[in-house]
Amino acid sequence: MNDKPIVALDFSTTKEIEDFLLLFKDESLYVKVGMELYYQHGAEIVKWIKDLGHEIFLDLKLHDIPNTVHRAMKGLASLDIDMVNVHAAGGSEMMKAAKDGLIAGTPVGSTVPKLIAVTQLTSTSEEAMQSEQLIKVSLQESVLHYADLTCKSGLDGVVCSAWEARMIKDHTNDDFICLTPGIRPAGSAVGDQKRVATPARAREIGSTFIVVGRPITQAADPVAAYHEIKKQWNGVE
Ligand SMILES: O=C(O)c1cc(=O)[nH]c(=O)n1[C@@H]1O[C@H](COP(=O)(O)O)[C@@H](O)[C@H]1O
Repeated sequence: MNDKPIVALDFSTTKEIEDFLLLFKDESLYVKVGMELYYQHGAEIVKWIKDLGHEIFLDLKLHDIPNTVHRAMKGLASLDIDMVNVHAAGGSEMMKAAKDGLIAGTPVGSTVPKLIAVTQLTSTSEEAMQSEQLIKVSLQESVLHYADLTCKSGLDGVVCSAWEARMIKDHTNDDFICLTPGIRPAGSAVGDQKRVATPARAREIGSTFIVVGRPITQAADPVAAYHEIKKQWNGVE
């Protein structure tokens, strides 16, 4: 497991990002740049955060025809990001195209970013999956199916809820990344998430990375909240 919780930088202005990262000027973070930020500030904000010394998971959840995803990934690979994702529902051919695009776009001598695929979003309940996506198996079966497809397509891991991490690792291998959002310390607001777990529970079940947004970014003291969550995630009493 990675000892740093990934902080979801779900902000829309560069001022908010600057103010937030200034609070952490003495430590290097692993942050997630998602759609909200990237669609407004693009490659420039990625480069700026990287230059501050932070690792970046670029969460754009690509889902399109293989050729388009291949070309998009080729471009994203030049941004010096550490990890990026697609939707497993895009299929095996799309996932392989994403991987090939990343490899093709990574500058010689640089490391190819890790590529993971979303199984079922942590905001999706079993009931919604069955009635809206017309998937008639259980949520666990659907997640496991997508994890299996992702592994066979040659990707590095999946996005899932903490509750599915052990089952996925047992079915694939221990090095297969299970990145788990939907993390909520005891007592914090669940919001739109449906499949949530505490940082400690996520570690016990087998998450490789946890992603935490609002419990840190909306906290009265984000630095204290980050360190408390990091302690719980690392099993430090
Ligand atoms: O790919 C993701 O990062 C992701 C997948 C998923 O299934 N669920 C999920 O919440 N996320 C992201 O993880 C973050 C969770 O934020 P909080 O709910 O505020 O902790 C958000 O930025 C989501 O976009």
